[in-house]
Amino acid sequence: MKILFVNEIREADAYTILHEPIDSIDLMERASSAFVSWFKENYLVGNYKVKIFCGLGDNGGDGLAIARMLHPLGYDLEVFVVKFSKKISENFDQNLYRLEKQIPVKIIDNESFIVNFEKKDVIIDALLGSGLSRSLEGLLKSVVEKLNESEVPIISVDIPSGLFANKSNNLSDTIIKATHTVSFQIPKLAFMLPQNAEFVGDWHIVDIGLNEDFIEKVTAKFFYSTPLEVEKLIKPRKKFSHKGTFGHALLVSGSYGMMGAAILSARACMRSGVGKLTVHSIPSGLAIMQMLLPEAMYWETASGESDLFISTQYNIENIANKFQAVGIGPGLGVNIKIKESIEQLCELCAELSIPMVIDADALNNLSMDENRESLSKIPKNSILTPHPKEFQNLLNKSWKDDYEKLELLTQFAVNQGVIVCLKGANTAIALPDGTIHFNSSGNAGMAKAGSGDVLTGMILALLAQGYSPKEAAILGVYQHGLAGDKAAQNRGMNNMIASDIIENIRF
Ligand SMILES: NC(=O)C1=CN([C@@H]2O[C@H](COP(=O)(O)OP(=O)(O)OC[C@H]3O[C@@H](n4cnc5c(N)ncnc54)[C@H](O)[C@@H]3O)[C@@H](O)[C@H]2O)[C@@H](O)CC1
Ligand SMILES: [K+]
Repeated sequence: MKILFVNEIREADAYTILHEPIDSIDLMERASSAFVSWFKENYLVGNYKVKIFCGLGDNGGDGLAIARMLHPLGYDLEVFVVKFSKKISENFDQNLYRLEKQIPVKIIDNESFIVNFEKKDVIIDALLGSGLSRSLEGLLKSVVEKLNESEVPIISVDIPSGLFANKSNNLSDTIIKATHTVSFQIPKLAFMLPQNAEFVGDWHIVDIGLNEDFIEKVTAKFFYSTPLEVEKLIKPRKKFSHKGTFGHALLVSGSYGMMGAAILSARACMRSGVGKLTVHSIPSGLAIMQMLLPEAMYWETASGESDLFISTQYNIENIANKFQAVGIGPGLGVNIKIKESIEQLCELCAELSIPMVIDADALNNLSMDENRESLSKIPKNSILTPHPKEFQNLLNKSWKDDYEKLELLTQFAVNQGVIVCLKGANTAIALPDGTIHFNSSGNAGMAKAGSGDVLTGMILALLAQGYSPKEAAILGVYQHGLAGDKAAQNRGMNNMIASDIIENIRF
């Protein structure tokens, strides 16, 4: 699903009005009715008193139309119009006329207004939508502050009032803190970013029938991977297949005291459809791996290297025609000799065109040099799976906000020619073509040690089965999140551990 910028959404709106054709006021009617469908399912009539706060533009117009539609359903309603300017939109004006025939509207035109909130209240925020042009001040700011202090649920229409849809707010800005945001057809970039989580709350998309041909033609930079889109990527297992059909994966992982990372990664790999898996790790890890995961084969690093992961055993003979994909990183440790092993494997994979997924300590090792020259060893189209701190390490710099983070992410993926899955809520998958795909699954219960190792194993399995790096990244990240969601359902977010994610992998 495409994430469009405000000007593109406006164009989609205008195109729909012209080509469907439909009057602007009727499109607003459709949007408001879509909101009402969501609202009446989630806030049942009789249980709530609804207070609707409307601005003077089309977002306010939506609020008035919503009030008119909720009234005959039996909702206990109060409608407030905040007169923060002399300018009103035509659609607002018409909807005010239509509503006032049914119920009276209260005007708020100065900052000394008082609204008393009760436990049963729910607020609908229709003050400002995508038309926001500057930070809130004066009357609007004071209304939003009072709504945020009310301690009752706030449902924002299209976007929380005061939040920019596709650029950063100032830290000091006053913005509605919504419980839910019900947005029209196209998700906004702001919803994807951690810095806006406290304003957006849970967000939902409702369809308002904007012209699909127009949306299809827009060249988007940002995408939101919906379950339906991602599930289409799954390749069915053919009847006459054998383990060779599904590839042989090599996982380079683990060190003394960190064999758990290798086990989690290996088990997740085997649970994600791979034909065969070889784990390459330290001699003292052999017994552990063979006992805990008998399905995997083990390739020891040369003995005498003590407990550090150091391998100088990579050559064409033992890699070419043997492995269809290589995963490297979880639990390796950081050390100049480990770095050299990683570089050697990277160079060999680049030469043999073997797809790679590179994670955790492999990334830390490759970030070791002051000038980051090891990064040039990473084969093109490799998948890198850093968490934010590891990504800062790769860049050797930080970012001032999430928008700058996205810019740096795109630049890195394009310049290095790699795929970067920047982990977090709505993991951002940056492709070498300059696009970013946000993931739609997952939960905060996954923010625990071992979750990342599981992801590496899953992506490795997909690469070995012949999924393209783009497919493996998008599908792997999604299925990882989905398994995490199922684990959270079964065990609870606080209580689930990375092994529970593995137990819930199913696709
Ligand atoms: N584009 C679409 O697809 C549709 C949009 N609709 C609604 O229309 C909204 C956009 O409406 P508008 O473009 O009228 O914009 P808004 O209703 O968001 O804002 C109204 C006007 O307020 C002024 N304003 C902006 N920031 C301000 C500030 N900080 N202080 C004071 N005044 C400020 C601007 O002049 C702006 O045009 C959407 O969010 C959505 O709710 C829906 O009705 C139907 C479909
Ligand atoms: K709003």
